[in-house]
Amino acid sequence: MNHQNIILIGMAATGKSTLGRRLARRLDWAFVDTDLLMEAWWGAPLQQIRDHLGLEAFVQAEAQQIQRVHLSQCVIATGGSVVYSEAAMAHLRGQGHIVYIQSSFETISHRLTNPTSRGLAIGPGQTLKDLYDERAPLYARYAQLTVDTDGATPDQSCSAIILGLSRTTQDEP
Ligand SMILES: Nc1ncnc2c1ncn2[C@@H]1O[C@H](COP(=O)(O)OP(=O)(O)O)[C@@H](O)[C@H]1O
Ligand SMILES: O=C(O)C1=C[C@@H](OP(=O)(O)O)[C@@H](O)[C@H](O)C1
Ligand SMILES: [Mg+2]
Repeated sequence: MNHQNIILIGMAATGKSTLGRRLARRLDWAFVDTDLLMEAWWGAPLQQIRDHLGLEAFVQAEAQQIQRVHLSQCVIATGGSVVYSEAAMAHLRGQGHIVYIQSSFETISHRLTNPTSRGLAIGPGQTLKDLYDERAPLYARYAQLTVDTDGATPDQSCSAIILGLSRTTQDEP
């Protein structure tokens, strides 16, 4: 593979952090989770940052955090709300290959056991399904590769990312 970084995007609980860590181990690359960078920058858990800033400023702060990232040979797991910022996504595109970690709404709602404490960038009155429907086209727009994790183990999903990327990079001019 001849790319600088592998960048995972997708809804909360699709498995970006879980897969990112495993994939990095398999490739012997470093792993960076931009949610942890946010927590380190602000010195607080994500939910506290989200509550303190409010929705709009939280999304802006996340976009700024992303644009501070200049890395090589890393697997980068992003937060689910990064796709709201075109500037952040353009920056990430310049940093490597963007992989959309996709799951059905049913899988996500089953996995998301703590929706009120993980700092979700969800607006007042919005449901998880609203968020899913609003974001699905955004993730698809920025994805260079999409990997569906429904019915797969994390190891199978990692293999699908590696195989998919090797095909994608072969097709590049
Ligand atoms: N194929 C799979 N890929 C990734 N995660 C999976 C898979 N199957 C089950 N999971 C579980 O789903 C959860 C995903 O959480 P997490 O990695 O924090 O997601 P995200 O970073 O996208 O919010 C974990 O508990 C993980 O064990
Ligand atoms: O989807 C979201 O609105 C968010 C998901 C979180 O990350 P995960 O996608 O890793 O859960 C985190 O970035 C943030 O608090 C907002
Ligand atoms: Mg995560």
